[in-house]
Amino acid sequence: MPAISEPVPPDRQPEPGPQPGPLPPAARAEQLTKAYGEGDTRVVALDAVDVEIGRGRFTAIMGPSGSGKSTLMHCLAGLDTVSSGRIWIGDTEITALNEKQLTRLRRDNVGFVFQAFNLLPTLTAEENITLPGDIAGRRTDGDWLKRVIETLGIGDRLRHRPSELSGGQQQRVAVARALASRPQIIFADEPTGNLDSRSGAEVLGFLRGSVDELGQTVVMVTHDPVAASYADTVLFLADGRIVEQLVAPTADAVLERMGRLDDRASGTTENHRPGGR
Ligand SMILES: Nc1ncnc2c1ncn2[C@@H]1O[C@H](COP(=O)(O)OP(=O)(O)OP(=O)(O)O)[C@@H](O)[C@H]1O
Repeated sequence: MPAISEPVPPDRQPEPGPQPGPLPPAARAEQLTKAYGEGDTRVVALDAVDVEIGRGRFTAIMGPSGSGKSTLMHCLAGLDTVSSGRIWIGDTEITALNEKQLTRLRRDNVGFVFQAFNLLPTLTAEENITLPGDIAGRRTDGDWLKRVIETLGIGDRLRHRPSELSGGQQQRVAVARALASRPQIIFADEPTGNLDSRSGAEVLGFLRGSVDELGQTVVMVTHDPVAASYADTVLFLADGRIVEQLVAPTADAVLERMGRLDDRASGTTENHRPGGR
């Protein structure tokens, strides 16, 4: 099995040819609308969003509180239903799948690191990390797993149960679990939210490395401009719409954009007023 320093797998490389085109997106949404509630309590969390998530790229999603970041991530990951619109992961339209097909697709192709992602309390850290692969009947790539565990600094915690780990250590186990199966796409919701800045930088550096060295695709929701600066592209959401994209972001550029969006969000907008649209 290949280790992290080995070549990018052929299925993640552009087709050979004189002028290879861009890779097909790892995920995309067309006219994605998600509303919660009805009548006077209806809230439009996502408003006809069109988006493409670049394959083999690190994409950050930012925006003011309530702008729809988590909803967008949950819909793209097939964890939440949509009100209208279509979503694809790779070539598969997930909005056309039944629940069983969707569960299988998520299991085999998607990695998750969510802020409140629970580890199973009766299993050790190592068992938690390898559980998704065990359930799917996949053999875990030992070299890769070792590298993941070393980089995340949890090698001496593998036999501990979650209750014996700090919040930051639990978060690192969750990151290792998402990376263990080397899925088509990883969705991370504030993956460094519970980590001190040094551990956070290590995790972000590792996510960055998995994109650069393995062609992994990572989508991350974050409130932190420094975390977003590890990404290739930052998508900015406001009022349930993507209002801006920043390529090769610096923390300062992200901070400046966020300042503008926070100013804009400080007034109530039509889309988010209960009963609006
Ligand atoms: N289950 C739900 N029921 C009703 N409204 C919801 C639900 N989930 C989200 N919303 C609403 O949808 C909108 C978008 O929420 P979402 O959590 O996606 O925003 P966010 O940008 O991730 O916010 P934050 O940064 O505060 O986590 C908000 O107005 C929120 O109140």
